[in-house]
Amino acid sequence: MTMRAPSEELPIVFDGVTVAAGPVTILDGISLTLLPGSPTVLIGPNGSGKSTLLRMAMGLLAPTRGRVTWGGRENVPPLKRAIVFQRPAMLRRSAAANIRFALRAASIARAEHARRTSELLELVGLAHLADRAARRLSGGEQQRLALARALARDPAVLFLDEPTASLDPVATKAVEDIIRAVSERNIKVVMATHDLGEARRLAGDIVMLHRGRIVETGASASFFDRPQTAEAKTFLAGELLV
Ligand SMILES: Nc1ncnc2c1ncn2[C@@H]1O[C@H](COP(=O)(O)OP(=O)(O)OP(=O)(O)O)[C@@H](O)[C@H]1O
Repeated sequence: MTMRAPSEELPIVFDGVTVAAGPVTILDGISLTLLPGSPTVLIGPNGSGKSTLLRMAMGLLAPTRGRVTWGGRENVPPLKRAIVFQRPAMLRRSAAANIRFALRAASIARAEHARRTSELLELVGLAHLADRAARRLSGGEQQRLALARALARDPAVLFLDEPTASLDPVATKAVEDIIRAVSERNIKVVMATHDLGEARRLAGDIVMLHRGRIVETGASASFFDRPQTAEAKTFLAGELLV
């Protein structure tokens, strides 16, 4: 994986975006700009709309009202964006073959596959498990393989939905280290978590959601030290935000 030049995918701009499913409003009037730079972390209680926002930013879901643009354009196909879901599905083949599949899907020239596969396995610390059946890997290893697969297309933006939700501290640290390495290579990371410790460790800026609305945004340091809204103060105090 090489250092990326500034991308045409960014900024990603949400302009008055509402998403409704029948009578249920899932996102409500979201205006947000995702800029190049350090990771943007979406936080908020369960059901606040984090996953839905990530899917829209990836381009998997269209707004009911408002619009989303990538580098000033609408309907940009997600060739340079990638997403890792909370419980990624592994193909029934080896770790290396899972990556080769992703390289093929991204139309990477066949001559590149062997080199890219080793590079990606190395990056996520799975080189020694290249031939292991992916479904036999531990939860943490599977999550790292999912990251490698997502990186196969050399994305400019990487969306992560609760990437460490069911992992222990050692596995969590391994995933967080990869996220830092990815971010240092100028890939924009946008991730959802409800782990405040993780948000504090990784975020350059925070977007806090509650009931489908943005309640507060800001640089990570000021958000954690001086939250402005009652909702953010409650959430940071570890009290239940309902
Ligand atoms: N297709 C749908 N139809 C109806 N309701 C939906 C649909 N998709 C999502 N929702 C609801 O929208 C709300 C936001 O969901 P979303 O998954 O985006 O939240 P989240 O913040 O990622 O939550 P979690 O932390 O639990 O993953 C939830 O109440 C969810 O049940």
